[in-house]
Parts: sequence; C-alpha cells; structure tokens
Amino acid sequence: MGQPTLILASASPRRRELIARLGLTPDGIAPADIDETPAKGELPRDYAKRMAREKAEAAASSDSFVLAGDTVVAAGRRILPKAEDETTARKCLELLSGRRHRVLSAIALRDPDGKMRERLSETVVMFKRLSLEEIDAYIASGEWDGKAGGYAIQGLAEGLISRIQGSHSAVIGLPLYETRALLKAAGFDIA
Ligand SMILES: Cc1cn([C@H]2C[C@H](O)[C@@H](COP(=O)(O)OP(=O)(O)OP(=O)(O)O)O2)c(=O)[nH]c1=O
Repeated sequence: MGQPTLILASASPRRRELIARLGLTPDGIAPADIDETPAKGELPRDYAKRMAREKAEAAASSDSFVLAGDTVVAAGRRILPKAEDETTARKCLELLSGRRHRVLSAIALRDPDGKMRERLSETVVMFKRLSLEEIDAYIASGEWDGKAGGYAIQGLAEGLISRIQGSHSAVIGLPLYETRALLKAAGFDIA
C-alpha cells in the first residue's frame, strides 16, 4: 500500500513549510473557515484543541487524512488575540514585555473514517522588558500582522526573546515532534 493521502486544513504558508521539513507534501490544501471566538471562560489549552479539531472536521474527507493546527498565545488564563491591527499588536507586546507566557499549539489528525487523533504542545516564551523604542520598531516592521499574540518568533521578535522552553516549531505554528508522531501512528511513512 502506498502513502495515505493527506490534506492540510490550513491557509498558513508557515504550516506548509513546517510540514515539508518532515519530508511530506500534502496532497491538498483546504483552509477551514471556522468561527474562532473563544467560548466564555474557555481555557487556552481547551480552546487550542477545540480549534484544531474543528478545522480538521471542517475539511473532512472520506478518502484522505486531514491535518489541522491551532496556535494560541496565553498570558495566564487569558487568550491573546490574533493581531490584525497596530493597536492590538501594541497591546499584546506591552502585556508580554518582561514576562513569560505560554504558547499552546494543538494539532488534530482526522482519519478518513472520522477518528480524531490529537496532540498538544506547550512552550514557555520569555520576552525581555521592551522599551517604547523597541515596541515602536517592532510595530513598524509589520511582522505582527495575523500572528497570535502579535509577534512572530521566526523573525525580528527572536532578538527580543531571552529564552524558550519547549518547541520552536510549535510557536511558529506546527509542533513537528508531535506532528511526526501522530502521522506515524496513523500509518504515514516518515523517515
Ligand atoms: C506566536 C506566533 C504565531 N504565529 C502564527 C502562527 C499562526 O499562523 C498564527 C496563529 O493563528 P492560527 O489560527 O493558529 O493559524 P492561521 O489562522 O494562521 O492559519 P490556519 O487556521 O488556516 O491554519 O500565528 C507565528 O507565525 N509565529 C509566532 O511566533
């Protein structure tokens, strides 16, 4: 039997690049358009898991596996928004400045028969105390656009991060260790 077919339920070019690092090219890309509003009182890890699951379900296929991911930045119990404008990005950076926060990266793999396999990766990220100039410069870079928590570790922000404990790929958007394990468990041939 050959390799099962895989659909990546994501619009994110970063997730495509990350999965390529496992030597896999999805057979299809099917971005899932779901309601991403957190439920009242929903914990960050539950929210990340639910989003990944719902994205995989939205792209369900009876003859392919569907992989989806969701990356959430959390300060305590608080879920930070995906920054779509400068004001939101600035608020996120002010909140993250000089403290540690968590990045929850959930993945869900849906079998053609509907079975869901799930994993969650949790990474602690520590930002230096940011000066007003540093925040201004980061805002001017535009790299925060569309990113959970208003920053992207794969760019300038890494120079402002003193340490991370966990998975770098998970912070960018797809935890490669967990993704490889899930795909292998589902029967994918990964070196
Ligand atoms: C914290 C952080 C987030 N991000 C990105 C990853 C995700 O793309 C985004 C979080 O939003 P997600 O909802 O996880 O993903 P998405 O909307 O970009 O893509 P899709 O749902 O179609 O798969 O933030 C980075 O690229 N770098 C980082 O350091």
